[in-house]
Amino acid sequence: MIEFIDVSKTFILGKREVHAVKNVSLSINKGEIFGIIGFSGAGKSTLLRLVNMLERPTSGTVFIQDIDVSKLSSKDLRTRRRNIGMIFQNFNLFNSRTVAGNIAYPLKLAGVPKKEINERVTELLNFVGLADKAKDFPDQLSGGQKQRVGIARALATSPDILICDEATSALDPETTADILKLLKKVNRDFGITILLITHEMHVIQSICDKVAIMENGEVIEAGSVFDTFTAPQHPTTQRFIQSVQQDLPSKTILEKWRTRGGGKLYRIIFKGDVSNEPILSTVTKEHGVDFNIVYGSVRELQEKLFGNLIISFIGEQTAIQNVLSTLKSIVELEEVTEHEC
Ligand SMILES: Nc1ncnc2c1ncn2[C@@H]1O[C@H](COP(=O)(O)OP(=O)(O)OP(=O)(O)O)[C@@H](O)[C@H]1O
Repeated sequence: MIEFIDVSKTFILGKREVHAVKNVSLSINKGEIFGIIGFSGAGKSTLLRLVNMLERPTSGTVFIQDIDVSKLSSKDLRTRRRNIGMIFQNFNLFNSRTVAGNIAYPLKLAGVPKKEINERVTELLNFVGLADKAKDFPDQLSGGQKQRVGIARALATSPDILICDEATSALDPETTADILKLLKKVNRDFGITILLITHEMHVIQSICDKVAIMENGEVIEAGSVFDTFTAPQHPTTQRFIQSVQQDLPSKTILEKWRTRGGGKLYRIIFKGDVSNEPILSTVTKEHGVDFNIVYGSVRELQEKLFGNLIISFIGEQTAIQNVLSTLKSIVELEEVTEHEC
């Protein structure tokens, strides 16, 4: 659907070169919700501007639905852009137009007959849950309602791709959750491919299928949200993941457990179906070992379970070693090292 092949974008500022995007290769498949995350200045917005064709790459190629967009004429670019809806952090609504007027605007630009526009606007107002707000002006709406109008307007021309530029960053957590649910519905009901940029990992965790992490213009890690969350490779990815899942208790608690038990602590990671089974109790019982769960969580990611438990084992050393080697053959297990505390 969208493919970046070795794409770079360099801006020239006087004598200085700014390498906003560096050698990015990424494939975004039809129907996916793909998130791009990175700190400020990482190159996310530039990458989006390459997709909606507001920037051309300095080198490399951007394909959208198998078309090399750098080769399009200005007229073709305008037509292709209608196929891409966009929503923004600050909503970008026309304050002088009503809610219905905002949603109708792209259809008017496209020369759609008035009757069809009215039907489509009514349909979209119902879809985003704002049927009673058609005649209101944006100033009379809450942030969440404004973003619903933004979504309805972006969907007006029935695009195949929806780009979300920090679409929930200005909203409170509850409204963010509602808007993310609505985006998921847009994706599911209409099969629209969603490309979103954010600096918040919980947004990625909530709705994305795939994620790319950007730093200094480069994609430093990319893959399924499940794989990235359960086995982050790059230190920056690990920092983002830690912002949403605290997988270790405080140092004070860990130290207490260490000294109390006089022993070692282990982290066990369960992935997928394995989390449904009583592995821990079965294996420890078999070897006459007891255990304490010091800390832990089991969460759902992309309809799969992911468990992360910190355990201390109590029993004979040889029995504990047997438990550890049996568990290692079934789940991921590692010692929680001193420096983590
Ligand atoms: N038009 C431009 N001219 C010059 N430099 C630019 C331009 N657009 C972006 N940059 C620079 O490119 C780099 C990447 O910027 P970009 O806006 O893509 O990052 P970002 O990850 O979206 O950041 P933020 O989250 O703060 O919006 C930055 O150093 C920025 O200053």
